[in-house]
Amino acid sequence: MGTALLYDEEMTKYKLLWVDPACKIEVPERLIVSYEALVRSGLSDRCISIPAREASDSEILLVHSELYLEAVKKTPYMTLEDLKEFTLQFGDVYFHPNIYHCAKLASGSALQLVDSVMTGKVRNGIALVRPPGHHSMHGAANGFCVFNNVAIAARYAKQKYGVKRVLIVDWDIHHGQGVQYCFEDDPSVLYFSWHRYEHQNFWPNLRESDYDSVGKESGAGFNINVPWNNVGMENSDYLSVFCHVLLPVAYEFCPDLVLVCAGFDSAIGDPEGEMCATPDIFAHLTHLLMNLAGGKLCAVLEGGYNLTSLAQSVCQTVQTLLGDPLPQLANLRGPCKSAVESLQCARSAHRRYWSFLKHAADPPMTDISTKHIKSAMEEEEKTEMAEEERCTEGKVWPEPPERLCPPVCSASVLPDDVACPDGLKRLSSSKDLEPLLVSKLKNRFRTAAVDGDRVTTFSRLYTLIEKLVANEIRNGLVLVPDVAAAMMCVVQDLTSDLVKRVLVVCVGKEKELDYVTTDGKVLVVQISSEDREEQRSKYYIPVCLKKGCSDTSGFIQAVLGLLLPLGYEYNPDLVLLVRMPGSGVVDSMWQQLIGLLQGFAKGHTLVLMQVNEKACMGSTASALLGHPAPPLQDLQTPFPEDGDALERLRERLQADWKTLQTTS
Ligand SMILES: NCCCNCCCCCC(O)(O)C(F)(F)F
Ligand SMILES: [Zn+2]
Repeated sequence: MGTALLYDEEMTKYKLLWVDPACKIEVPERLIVSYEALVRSGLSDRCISIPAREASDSEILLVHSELYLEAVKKTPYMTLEDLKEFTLQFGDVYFHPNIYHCAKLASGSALQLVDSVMTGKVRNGIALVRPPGHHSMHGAANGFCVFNNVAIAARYAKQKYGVKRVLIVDWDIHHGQGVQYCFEDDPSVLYFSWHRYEHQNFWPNLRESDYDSVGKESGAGFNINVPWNNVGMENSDYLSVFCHVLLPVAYEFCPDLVLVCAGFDSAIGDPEGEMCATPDIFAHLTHLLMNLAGGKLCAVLEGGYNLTSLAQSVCQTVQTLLGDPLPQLANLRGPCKSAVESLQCARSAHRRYWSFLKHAADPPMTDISTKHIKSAMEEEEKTEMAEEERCTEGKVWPEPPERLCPPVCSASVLPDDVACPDGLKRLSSSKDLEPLLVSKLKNRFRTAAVDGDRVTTFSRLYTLIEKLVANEIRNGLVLVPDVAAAMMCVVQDLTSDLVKRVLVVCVGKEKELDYVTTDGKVLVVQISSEDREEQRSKYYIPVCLKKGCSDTSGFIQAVLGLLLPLGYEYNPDLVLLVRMPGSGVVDSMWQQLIGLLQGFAKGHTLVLMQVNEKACMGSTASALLGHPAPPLQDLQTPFPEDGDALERLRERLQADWKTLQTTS
């Protein structure tokens, strides 16, 4: 299934008609450069174009009052003076004779996107719209927003498709207070937002944007705010909040639909956000949400005012929605102190509502809750400072790297008598070894008579890894007689030649995994029921689940809170996923794991399985081909000792691995 793209140039046909410094950044070019970048890169042709439509009155009234709608309806007939007058009753927003029409198109586009996804016409999609929506409220326009596009889409999805749980992720750099107000007492809509806050000194300067606004009444726990109290947040900070706050809750919530308030003013170069995260981060943020809700994801444009980073960020998002390989994120160095404080506060505020956050630490000693608003004078001075002054350092950043699709997505190397799963390209495993390779084997194994099995295994692996490294294939599946031996073979013999860093994810317990590198060429993360408290080295990390890999709750927690951060920090060139026989891992969890691991090494994942486990080759192939993993149904409360052990492990490791840090 494809990716929907909604865009209508009519939404570029309104602009600011008078002088207002607060609104001058919201210009039609925002939409034009975004769409043109998609056209120029060839991405728009790969999407399924869905026409915009006007939202109807009844759809708008799902969120807004009749009084407000009737008032906005009058704006097309207003004189310039009337428009100015009308605008004065709202904050940081402007009206225009054509903005009502565009606002209906923006909301209608979001609804078209929901229809396309919910009817299975497409898997996911993005709507490039203006005016944006997440600040507008029941009876008021605000912050460039007229109708709350995403809030209307959430209500619409519930009403028309009986969607039970909607996750709204708001990565715009401003707090979508309009969305928060709409759903704060509603447990069927989980709203997550991070936003520049600076202890309430940043617009919209609301006390209720802080981390302690967790929702009300039956909605308690279903509103998550992560305030950024400093500017300059980087990729590491964003990923830490996803891994340690959003994703554990999102997986426990288990949504039927994911809506994204896709604002790109959280990217580097934006005059509003003043953050330093690069456009390719949105490739990963999108990817990390794509295995929720069976892949049903609708992104709706909100903010984004640096036309260069906006266009790049939109392209990065669309490329991931299309299933292209992810860019490798370089030198992630863990969250900054302020980010750790914020995520620790958010986690502790929510630990009573979410069992996946149950073991979160207490809030930091330094009370970062809202400081007294600085004197109005001080605040005035700050905003008085010319906009240009504050961002003259003229941030520069590298063009996001090309994300080329290898000619073959998934290859397999199987015993001749095993049928190849649909979609996988079988590599001939019986090709006789080139003489060169045989001699390599001989001196490598330093035994005269190299035993057949080992040679076969080695040659199969070597063939596949060569192609992965050459980007001729994206990922691969290998069935071998002895999976432990094959893993040793890769770890000991193949690593130095072909790849610099291999992340080995070992699922299930094995006999003699006694090979551990200390030079960092291999990082082994083993998830099993094996209780190995002793820590061999920074590069061998055993995660013990009391009930073993069949405990999906414990497993997903270990993946989100430990494996993902480690993987991002280690930044491997190859991921080796080893499924030990009898691991007991649940199929949907296995597919989720394969899906999430695609975020590393440009998707170069090599799955190693034992021949006698060939029954799960089908679901493995499906995940390797990029099909969304099935949702993890009815997750039990994780075992306390597992949750505790994971926290202890993280605390012990965070000295070596900064991205594991969740406490300041
Ligand atoms: N320096 C000028 C002050 C601007 N203050 C208002 C900012 C509004 C942000 C709107 C947005 O970006 O959140 C949306 F997504 F809605 F468009
Ligand atoms: Zn914004």
